[in-house]
Amino acid sequence: MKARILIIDDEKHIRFTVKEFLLKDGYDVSAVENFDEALKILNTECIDVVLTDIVLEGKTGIDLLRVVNEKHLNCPVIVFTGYPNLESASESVRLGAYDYMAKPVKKEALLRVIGMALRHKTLVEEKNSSHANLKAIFQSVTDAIITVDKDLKVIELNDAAKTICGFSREEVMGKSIDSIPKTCCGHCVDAIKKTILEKRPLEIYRTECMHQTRKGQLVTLKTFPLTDGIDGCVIVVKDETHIFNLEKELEGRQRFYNSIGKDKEMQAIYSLIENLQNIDTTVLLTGESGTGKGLIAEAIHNGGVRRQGPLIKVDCSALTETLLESELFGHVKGSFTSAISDKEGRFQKADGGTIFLDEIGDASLSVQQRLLKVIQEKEFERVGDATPIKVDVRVVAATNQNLQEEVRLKRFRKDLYYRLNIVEISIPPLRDRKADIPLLVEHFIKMFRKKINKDINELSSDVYNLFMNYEWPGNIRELQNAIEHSFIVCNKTVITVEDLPKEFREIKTTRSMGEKSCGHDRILQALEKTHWNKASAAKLLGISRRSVYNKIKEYNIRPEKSSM
Ligand SMILES: Nc1ncnc2c1ncn2[C@@H]1O[C@H](COP(=O)(O)OP(=O)(O)OP(=O)(O)O)[C@@H](O)[C@H]1O
Repeated sequence: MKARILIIDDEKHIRFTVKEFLLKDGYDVSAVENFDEALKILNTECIDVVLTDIVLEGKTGIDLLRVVNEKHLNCPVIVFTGYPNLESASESVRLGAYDYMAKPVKKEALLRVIGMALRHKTLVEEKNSSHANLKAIFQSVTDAIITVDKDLKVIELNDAAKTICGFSREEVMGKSIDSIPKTCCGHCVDAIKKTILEKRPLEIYRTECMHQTRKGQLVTLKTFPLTDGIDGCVIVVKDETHIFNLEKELEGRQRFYNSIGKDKEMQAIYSLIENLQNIDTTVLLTGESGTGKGLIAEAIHNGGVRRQGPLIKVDCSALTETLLESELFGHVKGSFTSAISDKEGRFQKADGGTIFLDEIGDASLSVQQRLLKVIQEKEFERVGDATPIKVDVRVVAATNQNLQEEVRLKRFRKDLYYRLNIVEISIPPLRDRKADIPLLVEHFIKMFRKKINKDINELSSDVYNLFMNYEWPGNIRELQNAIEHSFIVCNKTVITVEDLPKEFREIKTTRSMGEKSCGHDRILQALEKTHWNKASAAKLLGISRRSVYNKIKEYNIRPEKSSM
């Protein structure tokens, strides 16, 4: 595109001559005779260079220069005059004229100056655009960036400084960073001073700001000395609070409500329970006896929207069919021999809350039918009464039986199984999460220290080894019982093997626990019996598939060694 030149001169022949040779040189030229016409063009068009005479009708070229400045037009102004003098020359220079030329202006000289003015204009545009880019980057960075000079005076800061450090541009620009009232521990100011003094970069990893309004804010500070042009320092403050919290979360929660454990599978269970927080769905808890299904049921209730309502537990294995029906749904007086008065059932008691049906696999088919009705229709009848009672209850059921197998054997209703199994939470046995043993031990030691009031602090390393090698068929309940037993027996501060229940002591004196419970021979036997099908061997041994793989590796068992 051709460069646009505006000529302002009241002498017609100069306008004509200059315009002609500029047109010939390839410029796009407008030539006007006074200030007002020039202003009109500057207001409406993009002009690249202005050539103006000083003396204009009623105004001057200097006035035009002022307008260009006021409007922040990036357009170099070349002033020429037939009456050159010091006053107009110095005023032109002061106002930023690109050049000041005396008439008569030589063609070559003018073309050279215009060429230089255009290059200057391009450079200014490039500088402005990279400055705008840098400013946009500076402001968009989410780390606080603050620049100070060697006297600690703030010379630049971005918007993130307000979020992280709490002070705005207006409050601190031009002030010494040391004089700003402190709302934090001031580690950053110390780092800046040190950087300026020692002229070397510094990094402070994750320090707590102790900020009055940003509790727990953790930041990483990086400083760089400024030595090129301005002496001083730039500091970058990165808020790592969120990352730190996420890292901590990833490391795993060691406790979820009353359930202790940081195992990966337990973490997944905790997350699932959190996802169920606002969903009123039925949950089926599966897992061996003693794995903590009761605690998980409590966590589901306490972590959900019904936490203000009651949590009612019913052990379906503890009562006969009639008693269980009456316990769950209530009865009216005389409905069976021992029904001497009306009784409110557990479902009614659980209204607005959660009912936990433990050992659901032991409920009779008749109870199962009633359960299906209350889950589906949210109403039930008391034993001996046909009046339906409405209830709003969330059902959490648990079993250590294989319900699918029970369904296959027609001992458990398929429809009820699917109704209960909308969300299944399978709790791993303790042998598959042995890394949780130290945490659980610590928890139970604390618990029994309080309950039994003995100053016992730890387990001996022998006991630890034993616990880590044991297969824990009774899971966490067995571990809890073993520690409780030891607390009663132990009269020292450390529990040793002699304090453990008899079963453990016997194992210790014969072979190592691992060998006894699932040793080389047993694993090999199971593998041979199942033709090396690891899943079937695991089932046979009552351990997980992962444990079978671990044992094969541990005992270096190979198919060729066996009689396959
Ligand atoms: N993760 C755990 N953290 C702390 N204590 C636990 C944990 N899991 C289980 N326990 C404790 O172990 C005992 C047995 O737990 P719980 O009754 O919840 O197991 P369960 O799987 O429901 O057993 P069952 O199937 O025999 O009813 C309880 O005393 C419980 O407090």
